[in-house]
Amino acid sequence: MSPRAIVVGPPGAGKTTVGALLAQTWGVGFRDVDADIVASTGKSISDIFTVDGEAVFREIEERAVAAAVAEHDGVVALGGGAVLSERTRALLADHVVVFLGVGMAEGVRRTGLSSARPLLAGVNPRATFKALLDARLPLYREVATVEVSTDSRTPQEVVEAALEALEVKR
Ligand SMILES: Nc1ncnc2c1ncn2[C@@H]1O[C@H](COP(=O)(O)OP(=O)(O)O)[C@@H](O)[C@H]1O
Ligand SMILES: O=C(O)C1=C[C@@H](OP(=O)(O)O)[C@@H](O)[C@H](O)C1
Ligand SMILES: [Mg+2]
Repeated sequence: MSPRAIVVGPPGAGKTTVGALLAQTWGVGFRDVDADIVASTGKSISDIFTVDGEAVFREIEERAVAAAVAEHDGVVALGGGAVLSERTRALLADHVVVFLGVGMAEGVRRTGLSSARPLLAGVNPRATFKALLDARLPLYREVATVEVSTDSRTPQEVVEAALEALEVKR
């Protein structure tokens, strides 16, 4: 059993939104690793970051990704930083991975209204977002089967573009 697709990309790319819509389109289940972590720890993501620290979150996340990929045959959405783990990247190499891209301006706009993303909650979210993109773009591309830009697309249009890109790859 293997997920039909695993969705990666920076915060605000729409992994949770588009992942759920893609699963619905295919008529399969959807699993979001951040939601799994909240359910299994009984804590919010920002509580884990602020109380336990990012390193502890990344350890929990690595295990949660491995469990979701092993157990779920629908669509799995990862958190934006999951690809920082080399072990996770190695795991993703054997799977269909959809990388949703988003530019800095739109990414900041989409995440700006939420305090739920502790990494972007600092004083300069633009600079933080840019640093995050610079560090992670090569990692997203390393694991991606297909790359889909989301900047000027609705979630539904992103799903259609992803389906088309996956069809071309078949
Ligand atoms: N294609 C899109 N266009 C406009 N807004 C979007 C799009 N995709 C997601 N959003 C919005 O951006 C925010 C972040 O989406 P989310 O799915 O949580 O992203 P991620 O899981 O990648 O961090 C949400 O408010 C969502 O409604
Ligand atoms: O980019 C990151 O490091 C993170 C992204 C978040 O998920 P989304 O990408 O779904 O917002 C969440 O896992 C956590 O706040 C850390
Ligand atoms: Mg998400």
